Amino acid sequence: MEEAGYPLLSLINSPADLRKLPEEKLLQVCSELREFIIDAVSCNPAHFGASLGVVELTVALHYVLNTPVDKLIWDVGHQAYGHKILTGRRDVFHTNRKYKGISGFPSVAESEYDSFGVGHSSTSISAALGMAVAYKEQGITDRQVVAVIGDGAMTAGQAFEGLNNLASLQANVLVILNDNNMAIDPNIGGFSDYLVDIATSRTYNKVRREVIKGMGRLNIVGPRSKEMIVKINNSVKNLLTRQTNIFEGLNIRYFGPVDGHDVLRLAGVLRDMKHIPGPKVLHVITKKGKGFKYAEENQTAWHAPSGKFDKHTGEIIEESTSRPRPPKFQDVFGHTLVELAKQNDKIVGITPAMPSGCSLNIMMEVMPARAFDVGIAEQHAVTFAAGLAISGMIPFCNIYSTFMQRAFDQVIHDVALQNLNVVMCLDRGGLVGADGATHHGAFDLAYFRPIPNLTISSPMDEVELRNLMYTAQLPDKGPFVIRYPRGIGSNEDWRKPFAEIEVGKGRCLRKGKGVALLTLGPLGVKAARVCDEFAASGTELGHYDMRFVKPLDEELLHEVFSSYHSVITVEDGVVAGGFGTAVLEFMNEHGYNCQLKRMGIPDRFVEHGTQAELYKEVGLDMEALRRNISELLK
Ligand SMILES: Cc1ncc(C[n+]2csc(CCOP(=O)(O)OP(=O)(O)O)c2C)c(N)n1
Ligand SMILES: CC(=O)[C@@H](O)[C@H](O)COP(=O)(O)O
Ligand SMILES: [Mg+2]
Repeated sequence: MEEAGYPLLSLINSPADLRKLPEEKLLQVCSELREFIIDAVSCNPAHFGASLGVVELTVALHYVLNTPVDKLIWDVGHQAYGHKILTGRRDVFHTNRKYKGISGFPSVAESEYDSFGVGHSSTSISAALGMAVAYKEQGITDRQVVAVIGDGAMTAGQAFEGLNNLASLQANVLVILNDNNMAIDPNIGGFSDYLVDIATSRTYNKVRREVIKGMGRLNIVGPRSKEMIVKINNSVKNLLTRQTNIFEGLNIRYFGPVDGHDVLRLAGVLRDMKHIPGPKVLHVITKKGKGFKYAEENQTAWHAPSGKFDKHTGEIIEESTSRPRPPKFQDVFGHTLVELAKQNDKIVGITPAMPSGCSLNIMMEVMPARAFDVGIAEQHAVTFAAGLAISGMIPFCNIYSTFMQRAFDQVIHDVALQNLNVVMCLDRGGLVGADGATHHGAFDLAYFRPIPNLTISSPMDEVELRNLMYTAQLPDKGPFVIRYPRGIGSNEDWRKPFAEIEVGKGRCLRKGKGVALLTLGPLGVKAARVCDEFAASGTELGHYDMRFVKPLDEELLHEVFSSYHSVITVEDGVVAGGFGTAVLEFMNEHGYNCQLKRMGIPDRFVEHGTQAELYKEVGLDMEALRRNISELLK
């Protein structure tokens, strides 16, 4: 990218440089920053619309606050590209989300300006409150703590828990509610409606008009009338906001709504607010995708465009492939759920704010009354599903593996303990790629395995996904986890007739001698290819697609441990406590004396990159399989 295209931005290497500029220059900074983000994301696909929407807010915040002494916490962090670019990372921004490059989210390891690590939503108010209280305890009084939270993130329970505690502690925290009336998909729910309501101030404006009209009729508008109207007006406003504004009702001062694209106004308001102690909310209205026509018009698609794009036409530049590609796992889920729901009217679908991400939008389109987007509310989604199941429905609750971490207790307490037939589809199992450490679905197999009553499965391909979904909705199946990865599978011909899979039964893909591979999930496809290679050079390996972590197919395991001297387990989850560990426990318990090699994600956080780069890094690629097999064959 040409620095020449950003004459002013290229002079800003830290917020201190920004603060030296006269205020009127902020308009140019915003315009160049927006252009820079568009240029960068057009050739390095990433999150997009959210950062464009907060360009002015970002500039105003860094202009007015004394960052990094003052603390700025971006909720989720997918909107923080402008923040990164202004805080010394402009020159490396082309490495955003790339292997060994900078992270797509704020990260304390990356910059002193990133006050708190984020990626999962709705943590900012709690973190800001913790910081403000810590400073107070330590007698530090000269520091502003600011949380920027979106209207979508505001729908989550944790955001309300933070507000509730903020109200009682009356700490010095500014919460900026960045309201663009969108999550990834349209933001829904009572709170979202409420924000629209206070942003347009229907009630307040109506009463205000009535009062002024009434005063005219009573002829009280005389000398000093202007002053009096203002006074009455203010007291009506106070009364109404106190009664109708949720934040004021909590004893948190509410300011706004203000135009989030007026950088000069924002800077002025923020400057004033610095002098107001205690908890306060500034309600800022922005447009997601602001300044890029295509993103403004189709905000969901441009939340994170699916590829590089032409910034003039908005056209996504697709990678050319010579042969048809298999579908994404998420789409197989979406279409299959509709097929099943047509056959079984008890089936409903649930997503916590990821309808297009998990493809529940397919069902929402075809049978809207039976598909629920419940907002960013994973805990609620699971207990809501439990309520549906206990009352006779069969909910398919689809949650990204990483976000399901939030609902661990609900799975135990509300679903498993009551042995309810909730089907929990965990999308994005395994390493997800560019989102990195906050988003990998690495822990699910290990964190679910100790929970009684759960069936835990992972399909090797799309056909198995369909058949597991079919099986899970059959009578008396109890809580059923089906966990699958981000991206495309291996099977173009996936729309096969449904077949029940016996719970806890794996399948033998090939018999061999010496070494057997036990795979769980999609890595089985790579393992099958490696087995073909060995077979081509005369070595027959055993390969078993185990399908279930729980219950384990003990019959098959007895057969394997009595037939091979070495066994390799392969999974795209953490080794500690996962599938391989379950097999190890089985082997020890039954006194088998085989060599066992467990391949999985190691005990450390894995960063970002392409899925291929990351699987190679952690030793879960075909090369690592070949190496381990050869070692054991010696
Ligand atoms: C716990 C959790 N659930 C889901 C997500 C996925 N997610 C990322 S951004 C987003 C929408 C956030 O909406 P909002 O806070 O309004 O930000 P905007 O994109 O509109 O700026 C969602 C659902 C997440 N990051 N964390
Ligand atoms: C910021 C966030 O949490 C989401 O936007 C996430 O990056 C979506 O991931 P997928 O691209 O896998 O749907
Ligand atoms: Mg939003």
